[in-house]
Amino acid sequence: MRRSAAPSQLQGKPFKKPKFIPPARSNPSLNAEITKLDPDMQLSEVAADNTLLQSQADPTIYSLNLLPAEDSGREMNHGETCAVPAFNLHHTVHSSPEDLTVSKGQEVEPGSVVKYFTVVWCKASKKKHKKWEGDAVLIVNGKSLTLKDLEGKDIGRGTGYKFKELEKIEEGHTMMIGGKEIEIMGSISPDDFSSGRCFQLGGGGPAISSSSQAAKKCFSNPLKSVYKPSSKENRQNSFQNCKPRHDPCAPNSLVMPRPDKNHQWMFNKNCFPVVDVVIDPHLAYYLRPHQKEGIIFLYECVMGMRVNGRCGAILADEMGLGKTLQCISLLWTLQCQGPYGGKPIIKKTLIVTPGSLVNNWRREFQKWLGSERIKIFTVDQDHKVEEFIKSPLYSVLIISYEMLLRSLDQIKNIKFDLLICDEGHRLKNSAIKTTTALISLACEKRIILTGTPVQNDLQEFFALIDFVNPGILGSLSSFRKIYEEPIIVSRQPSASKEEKELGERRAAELVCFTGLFFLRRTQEVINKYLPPKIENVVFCRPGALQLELYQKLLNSQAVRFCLQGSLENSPHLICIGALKKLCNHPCLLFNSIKEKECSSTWDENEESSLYEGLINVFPADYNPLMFTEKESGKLQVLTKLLAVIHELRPTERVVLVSNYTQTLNILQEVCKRHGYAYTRLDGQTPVSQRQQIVDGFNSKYSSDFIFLLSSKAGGVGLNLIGGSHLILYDIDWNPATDIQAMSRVWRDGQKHPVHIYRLLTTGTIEEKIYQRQISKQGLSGAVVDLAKTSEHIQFSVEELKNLFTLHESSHCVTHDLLDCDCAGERDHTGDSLEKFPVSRNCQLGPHHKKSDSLKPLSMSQLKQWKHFSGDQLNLKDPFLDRIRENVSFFFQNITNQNTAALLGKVTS
Ligand SMILES: Nc1ncnc2c1ncn2[C@@H]1O[C@H](COP(=O)(O)OP(=O)(O)OP(=O)(O)O)[C@@H](O)[C@H]1O
Ligand SMILES: [Mg+2]
Repeated sequence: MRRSAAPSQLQGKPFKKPKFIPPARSNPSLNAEITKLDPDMQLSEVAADNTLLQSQADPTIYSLNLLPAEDSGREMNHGETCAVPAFNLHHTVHSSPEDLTVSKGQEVEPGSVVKYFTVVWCKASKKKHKKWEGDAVLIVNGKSLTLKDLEGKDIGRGTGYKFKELEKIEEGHTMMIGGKEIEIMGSISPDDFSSGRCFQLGGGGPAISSSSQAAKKCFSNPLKSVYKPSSKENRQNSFQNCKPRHDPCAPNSLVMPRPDKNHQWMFNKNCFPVVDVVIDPHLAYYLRPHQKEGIIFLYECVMGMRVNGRCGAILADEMGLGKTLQCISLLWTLQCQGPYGGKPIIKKTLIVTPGSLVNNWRREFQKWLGSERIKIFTVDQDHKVEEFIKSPLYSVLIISYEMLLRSLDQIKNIKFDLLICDEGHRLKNSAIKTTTALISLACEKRIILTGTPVQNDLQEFFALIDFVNPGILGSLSSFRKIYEEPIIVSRQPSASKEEKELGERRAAELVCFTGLFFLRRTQEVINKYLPPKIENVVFCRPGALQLELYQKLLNSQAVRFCLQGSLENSPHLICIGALKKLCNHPCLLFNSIKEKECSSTWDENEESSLYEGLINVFPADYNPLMFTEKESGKLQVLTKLLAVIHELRPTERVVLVSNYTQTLNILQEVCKRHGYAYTRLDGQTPVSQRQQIVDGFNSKYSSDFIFLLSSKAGGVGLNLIGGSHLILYDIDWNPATDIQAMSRVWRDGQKHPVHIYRLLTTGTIEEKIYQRQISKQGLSGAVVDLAKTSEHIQFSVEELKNLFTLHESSHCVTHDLLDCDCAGERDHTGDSLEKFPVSRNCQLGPHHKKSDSLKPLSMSQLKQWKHFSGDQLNLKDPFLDRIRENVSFFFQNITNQNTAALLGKVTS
């Protein structure tokens, strides 16, 4: 029987032995292109070249920060480099506990032989000349056969075969399985099966199945915008000017890697001399080492030097590492230089960013390049895209995601050579308009910048990868079967050893491959440039009115209804909202009750059963506008804290964060009452004014003492280094929101030691939310994501019972849960935090060692923080000492060991 037309084998030679072809290179169009360029050059050689490329470069550049789950006993020794595992030709193994063999439901027969084969299949028929319908993978396990298509789906099963028959299986052998006829094409190593590589052998695979335009045309020339065929004369002229723009031999010069022979052969068709691309020394002078590495990484990615013909990258450095400067350096370099004849690589760049950061980008351009070198255009109400189109002056267009949607038609008509999507984790949802709009742009050099972990959800991770390098991971359905499902199954407590190993291998493969164009570094790389950070969790005693109202709320009909068990139509979110308001200040609850009383739906409203009788707890003449600080434990602590900062550090400033506008109103009123100059940024602040407000606060001439910030409205990406004290007045379910806010002040450029205060009301729901943030339960959900709110959280009745319990007698419920031997009675100082592993919820599993400081810390880490009760006398920290009267418990941690010497200054 002859093989006629299995889809994945229509182009290129049919293979006998499977070869490792990473997803990007297994693409028929790539294969065709290479064949066209050099008939003698085989795809496998190109793949080998790419592997080489990978190992040549600086290993640290490949580090992906995909960290182990806390409970994982195993650590794969990935180290810094992540070389693609060598192809293993051993294809027959005896099953043993180590074998990575079967899918769920298949029993491994002791001592039996497990083999894997590539096959072609068609429906069983008596026709002499078969028309093969597709490629598949055959698993022979004992007497059982399983057939999987290249998307990983089971398409046939059979049992009861004779051992003798199965032993004879070899290339060319045909057999029947589950109503399908198959022909064996070759064998596969267990290694190739367990890593998932065998599924990438061409069919149904990358690029072909992706819907995007760019995916269909995946083998692109990263230099094509530059290489217009020139006349001989022009070329000769160019040859004469072929000098590096900056001296590559000057001390501290940063020179980009030269393209290798393969790259030159493919992209330097005009045979221009290869010229060093050198980062402008003006910029190189300021660059931190990790930024230099980052620029080289980005350069290699967009030049197609890492994965042939792919020009996308994701720079996922933690917040504050200077992703903006790295991009500006890249853009400025590519706009002026190139490796072939020195010709520039790009002409126009599009930067898409959240509205509040449009002007931040402008400022950063100005800060690093001044106003003369490069002309940038920012789109706002008064400056439309038309202006950019008409003027030849501008090479960079900066626009918000919202404006992009409105001006999409015009933007599509502009030829951009580089696209940068800042805070690009929003593109993780490929169905939203913003993503489809950006996908529709023809630009192939795409960079996503994000400081938020994106590996926690593999489908979202897939969407981001697919955006920058369309089709590189195949179709979503095959990705799910081959990577996501085994990886998730392997993380379940019930997973078998085989499932665990299979999941780990697939994750390793994915990390390894995506590491070619995904880079994440952690805060630690800039710690040494930053002052110390003193983080405090402050447990504030609730006021008497708060306690009475809290008890009453917990005894309400609405709360009791929530605890009855039926969570459908349960008003638990309303109950949680009311308790959170009460923790911030009773007057907020008072306002809600009054508002509801006035509404026409008061009687039928669930809130009426929650608020019943509450108003009587307030004094008869209660006026929310005349609220007092004493009524709220946290507000009392806050006012004392502001006073002590003002007194002891008169030149320093405070960023005061809440997620609620109404709470910010109260805090603003406190500022007024105490005569503190303040400025405010929340959801209502017009985008055009935001940068001005930020700049004003950061300026050394600013008279503002306090920056009132709604973190949800505009915290992402902001630099608020004018402030060195940050107070989180309320807690969010989502740790990412709080971490984003905290990262605003402890960043490059900060001159003072940074003090962070997280205020929590002792024994209340705020403590529970905090525990949820730091406990495993909090980590296992998809909460580490800015888009997730409490509406996305599923609660069990047990959890609700816990949430709706007040612990009046405890100094700190969180400490009670830590199982700590100090019993909260003494100044307990644990070992250095850095010694303890950080818990992770990355779906990719235990493959990387570096910690990720953006993740909320775990309970066990918290235990290592210094902690003490508020009753303790003589606190060394003068700020804490002043507030301790209203505080039942403190946790404190000081980060940045290398600058801890300054601590004397901090606490003296
Ligand atoms: N090499 C450097 N030297 C001095 N300051 C720097 C350097 N690199 C960056 N900065 C400054 O550090 C601050 C943070 O940089 P940037 O806003 O680019 O961070 P980011 O990585 O984008 O963080 P986020 O994820 O929060 O947006 C900026 O004020 C920037 O100008
Ligand atoms: Mg940024």
